[in-house]
Amino acid sequence: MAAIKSAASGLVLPRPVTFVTGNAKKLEEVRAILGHSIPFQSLKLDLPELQGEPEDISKEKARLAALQVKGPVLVEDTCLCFNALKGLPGPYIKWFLQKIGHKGLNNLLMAYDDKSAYALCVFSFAIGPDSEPITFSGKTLGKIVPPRGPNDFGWDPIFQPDGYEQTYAEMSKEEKNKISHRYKSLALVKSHFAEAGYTFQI
Ligand SMILES: Nc1ncnc2c1ncn2[C@H]1C[C@H](O)[C@@H](COP(=O)(O)OP(=O)(O)OP(=O)(O)O)O1
Ligand SMILES: [Mg+2]
Repeated sequence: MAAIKSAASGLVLPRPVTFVTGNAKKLEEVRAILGHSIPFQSLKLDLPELQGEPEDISKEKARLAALQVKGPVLVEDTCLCFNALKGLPGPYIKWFLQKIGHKGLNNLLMAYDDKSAYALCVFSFAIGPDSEPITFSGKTLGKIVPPRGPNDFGWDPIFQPDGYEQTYAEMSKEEKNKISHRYKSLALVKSHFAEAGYTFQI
């Protein structure tokens, strides 16, 4: 579906942006952070993921999503990077977490004094299947600690952001959503939408 140029400023998109993810918790955070700033709907789909650099993985997800949706899409890929391991597990954190859990992730760092890590979130937006996706990255620095707090979202219990005594899991959702890697990257998405002046035919 082709996007047309509006008389005002930006592109007119034929419908709301579809946020594609297989992860209900991610969707919950995106909803809480975006509010009504960008008209969007969601589609539950676990897209295949390329191996490689976080930005390329996220862009490729957006291309695949746009082909399926045939319209504007937003996707996100999250990495948890350990500095002692030169950024690994990074984009493979999902599989590491599934196989070795919080304890195993802590054990990976046992041989190192450096427990520092960063959470990286890369959103990609594509207007449609024929357009090049644009990426927006947000990073939150912190360290890996033995798990503390409720175990309801991924690696939240083992990530303690710098400047805080609490892990992501121990923080209230409101507080986490004010400082998280996802909040930072979505702030860039929001400013892109504001600058581009997209309007939606809804
Ligand atoms: N804010 C967060 N806090 C804790 N864990 C998280 C957070 N965001 C993502 N995770 C977890 C979920 C996954 O295990 C992993 C990220 O992998 P990723 O491929 O981005 O997500 P996913 O496969 O669950 O959803 P998607 O369908 O959007 O790819 O990190
Ligand atoms: Mg995934």
